[in-house]
Amino acid sequence: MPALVNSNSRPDLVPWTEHPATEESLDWAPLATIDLAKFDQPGGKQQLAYELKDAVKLWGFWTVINSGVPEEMLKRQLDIGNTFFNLPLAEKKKVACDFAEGNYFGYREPHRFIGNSDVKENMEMLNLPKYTPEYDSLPRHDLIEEYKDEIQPFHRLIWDAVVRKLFVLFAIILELPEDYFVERHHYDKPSEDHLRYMIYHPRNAEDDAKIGGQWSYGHTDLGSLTLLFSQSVAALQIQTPNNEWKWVKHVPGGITCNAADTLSFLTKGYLKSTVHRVVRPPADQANLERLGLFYFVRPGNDVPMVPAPSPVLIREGYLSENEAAAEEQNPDIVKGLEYVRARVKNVHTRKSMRHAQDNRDVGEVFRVKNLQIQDFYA
Ligand SMILES: O=C(O)CCC(=O)C(=O)O
Ligand SMILES: [Fe+2]
Repeated sequence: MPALVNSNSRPDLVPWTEHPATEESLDWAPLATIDLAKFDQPGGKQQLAYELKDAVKLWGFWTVINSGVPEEMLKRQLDIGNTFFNLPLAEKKKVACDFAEGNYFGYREPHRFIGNSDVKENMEMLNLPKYTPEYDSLPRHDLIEEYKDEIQPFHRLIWDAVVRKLFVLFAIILELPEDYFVERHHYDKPSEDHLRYMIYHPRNAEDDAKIGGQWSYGHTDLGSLTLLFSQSVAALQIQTPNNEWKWVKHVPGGITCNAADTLSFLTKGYLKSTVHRVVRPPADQANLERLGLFYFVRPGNDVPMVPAPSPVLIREGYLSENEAAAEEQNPDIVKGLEYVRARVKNVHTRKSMRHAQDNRDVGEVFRVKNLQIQDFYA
């Protein structure tokens, strides 16, 4: 549907309509619910940290409710995302991810084949950097500029209302100063954080069968924290502590959150970066467009990937006192930007998208200096 021009001379939005939730009863993951309305109440942070502890240690995924992000703002963001994906391809490609540099800002076109099949990726995305002076001069699409007055405050609000609070809770859990993780991920400091609009286009059953119904292979997220504004089309699955796949259930108005790799590095694996994947939705949703809105938190560009000196990590045997000091001294320590760029480059400069049925790379370990990680699961 073409976008119309209104009196402000910016295009009208192509409204996004939320689909009904699936009627199927799937094997849902029992995720903890973190009610952020309690955060500023007396004793609230401590209570929430207590409730979050097992979730981040064992499951790596949880759901935030009462985030303080107004519903109307959220709806507008989905409309902006929908409008963007309706633009002609040439327009979308005007600001594209520069994967040769490991740079994830911009538009990613779904042009790769999956494994050695003749089936193409079905997902497009647009990643928008923070609205801070370091990123002022980066190119942005006309549509994004035209709706800057709505995107900019939303971008910032997610960090202030949700990201900051979760980092405080992690610090309380690990008995660190409350600003320990906040400082290392601050909105006002340079980092590869981005707001993402992402759409999966339905695929016919025959093509999906060729790739085992797997829309994205098992992976852990490479940054520190991922926020996914809960969406009604079921497709996301996580690997449970018993290595079973379970579906993530839609929580209207909620945010599905997960800890990711760099946060796991900073805590020696205490905060769990859980493997997850995206699969063909259940039959009653298999023909629907699946539009998602995310915020990906990356570590600050200059943050060294060394474990936090947490008494909990030492007490529970994740870290020895000597080890913490030794890593600080290591001249080869990777910093946030270097790590993130190397990971993005490794994943996205491959000719075809990796896939479980194309077994070659499963279990492959990716290394950057002192860090190593498995970045592809079946
Ligand atoms: O689409 C989803 O639900 C999850 C996507 C995802 O895992 C990712 O982009 O890293
Ligand atoms: Fe992911």
